[in-house]
Amino acid sequence: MRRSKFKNSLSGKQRRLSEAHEIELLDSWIEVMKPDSGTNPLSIPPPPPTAPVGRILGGGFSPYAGCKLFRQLPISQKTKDGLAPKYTEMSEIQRASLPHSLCGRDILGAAKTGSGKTLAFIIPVIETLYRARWGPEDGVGSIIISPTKELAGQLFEELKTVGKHHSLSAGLLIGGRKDVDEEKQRVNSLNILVCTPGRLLQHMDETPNFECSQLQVLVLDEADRILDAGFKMEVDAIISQLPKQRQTLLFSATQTKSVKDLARLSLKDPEYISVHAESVTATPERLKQIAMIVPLDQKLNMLWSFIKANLHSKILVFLSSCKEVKFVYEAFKKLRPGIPLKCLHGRMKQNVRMAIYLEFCEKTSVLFSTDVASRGLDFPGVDWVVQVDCPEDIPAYIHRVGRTARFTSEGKSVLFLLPSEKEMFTKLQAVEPKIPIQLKKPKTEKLQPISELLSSLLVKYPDMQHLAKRAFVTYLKSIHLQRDRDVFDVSKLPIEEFAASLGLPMTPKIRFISQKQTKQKASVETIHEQENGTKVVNREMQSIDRSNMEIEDDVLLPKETSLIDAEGNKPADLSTRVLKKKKLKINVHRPLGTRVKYDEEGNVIPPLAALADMDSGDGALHPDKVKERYAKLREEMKERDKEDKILHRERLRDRRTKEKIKRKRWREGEEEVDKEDGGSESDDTEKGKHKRSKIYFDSDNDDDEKKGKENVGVSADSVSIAEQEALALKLLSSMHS
Ligand SMILES: Nc1ncnc2c1ncn2[C@@H]1O[C@H](COP(=O)(O)OP(=O)(O)OP(=O)(O)O)[C@@H](O)[C@H]1O
Repeated sequence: MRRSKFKNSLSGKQRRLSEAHEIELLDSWIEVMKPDSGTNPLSIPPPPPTAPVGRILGGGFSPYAGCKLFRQLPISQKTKDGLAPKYTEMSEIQRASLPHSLCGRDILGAAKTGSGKTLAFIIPVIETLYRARWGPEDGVGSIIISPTKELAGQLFEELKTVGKHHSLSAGLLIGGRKDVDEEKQRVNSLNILVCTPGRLLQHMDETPNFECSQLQVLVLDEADRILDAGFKMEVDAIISQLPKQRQTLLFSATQTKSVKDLARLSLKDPEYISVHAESVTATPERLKQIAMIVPLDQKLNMLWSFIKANLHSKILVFLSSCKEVKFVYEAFKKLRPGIPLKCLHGRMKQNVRMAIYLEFCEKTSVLFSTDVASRGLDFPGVDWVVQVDCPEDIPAYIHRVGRTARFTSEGKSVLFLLPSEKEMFTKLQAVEPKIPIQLKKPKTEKLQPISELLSSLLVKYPDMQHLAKRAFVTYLKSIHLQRDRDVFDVSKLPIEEFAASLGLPMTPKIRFISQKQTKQKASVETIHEQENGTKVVNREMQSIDRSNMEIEDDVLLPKETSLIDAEGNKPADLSTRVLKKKKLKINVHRPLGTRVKYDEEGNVIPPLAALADMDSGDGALHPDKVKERYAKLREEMKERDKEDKILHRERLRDRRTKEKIKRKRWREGEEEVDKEDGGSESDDTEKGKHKRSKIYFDSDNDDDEKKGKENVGVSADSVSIAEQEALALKLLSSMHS
């Protein structure tokens, strides 16, 4: 079976990309021939006569530093055959890194987007295992980790192409695939794993006998992303299960130089190869980049007009959240711009994601996407990258625009910036090496407004209204959560206009914005109160109420209005009210059994209120009082602990004594039965009855002494039985009567 699948993969050389998304694990076997007879895989050919021997961009020496063509490299004929005819001449990063990586050195490779970093790690992976004569029985020899499933799929395809003449096996392990159990059975015999961190860890945790103790090469593509906080837990867990003796290759267009990151990977004398460090620009040279200031409420109009003006271009549009992607895709699809539309985001099913990725590779269309498509993906022939929402930082910008102008092709990108995000433009211009981006004025006369069309869509399709609301909220939330406060400030956004631009009849409620504004203004108010007096405070308070009422009407603030009387008398201090809300919040989560205390007015007193330093006026906790309180609590706990222990010991002793007596009585009962064994059958039954009753009643006579106990016990039992029988008879007769 494996053979036939393998034959399929051979013919897969001519297979179209669209078929490739049906990557089944069995298809993933790269198994072609045994190594050529007469070829010693361990021998490295001598360097070509033209190649100067010496040092290249990294620190180490390599005799192959001057090679320009793949065929000049000391690699197997099988790999050369896999590379030809598509790849003949090496790119800069390949020329600079391959001589080192083929010598087994650790590499930290940095080169612009689309410059051919994939081959720079795929070739050494294949060659290392080939030279070591790696076979199925040797297990996992190399792991290539990618941050996204699509990128892992793409790397896997490239690996299949270059390694198709080798007898190595490889598997694609990504989340969202249903055949985990099948994977578990096969993963141990795979030589190369291309995977996402989550799925790899899943196998490490769940697959019996899965081990990577023989690992030779570890590759992190988009290394800075994989090493950042988002994957920290998974990556640390993975690394802890890998042998330290291995080659590690890290590649990215925005490489990490963080010592901390590198220490996590235990790199050994890594070669830092940054081929474009001396370059004038940080982005591809054939990429034209512009930025435009577009108000939030005009973004969709601008995007629509842009698409309408570029109906023959392949366009990749970046938005910040899945919900936005969904809404814009659904709305634009209904408005029919005259070009096929697609969408890609992390909430889609894996097979759909892969199909869309492959379709966009093939067809001229518009793809609306989140940052899931921002790194590594090699869509051929993208004409435009449109960043409707501002990227979170400069590396994110570089990777997004890098989806166009790949390798030797050209491309254009446009970035929409809100007036409040202009700082991002300054930052982009300030980086070294430069990002040649120009600020251009949008041609407003060509703008096609679609807000009204969207409004009628929302009326016609009620589901769309929900989508629009979610898009609205998630966009604002994404801005609210951004780390770079110089660029992103949710309070500067024209929220009502934005809601209207999505076609929403009313501005949805946004709790987190209201709370943020309350907090900000509350602090302003306190300052004014101290510096300027009561009247200023009142005016400020009224303005808070109005501004927040405009945003939403159900959160906290309407209550504030009622606190300001008609004459404008000073209301209760806002900070006190905020504190009251906090108090309530604390009590909601209090542990069961905690006593709630109230003050004279019926307000809940927080548990630590008694410890507050009232003299200072700020309600801060008094450290000495807190210490004292905790010391007292500890003492109390110790006391209770002692009492509990004594009680527990007593109970245990009681139970043991009872059990002992029970056992003893049981033994005695048995002995009696043995003695009386010679009697008639009827007697026996009677005695048996007696014995059972005895055991039952005896348990109450715990304090009886040895001999006397026996007699007393028997007589007591006899009386009890007689009494019981009398009682039963009485009961029966009363029932009959
Ligand atoms: N030596 C080469 N000759 C011709 N084409 C090449 C060569 N190396 C790579 N390519 C092509 O260049 C394109 C970009 O390569 P690749 O995806 O490896 O870039 P990258 O540097 O990894 O980009 P990114 O930083 O976006 O991940 C691919 O289509 C690949 O086939």
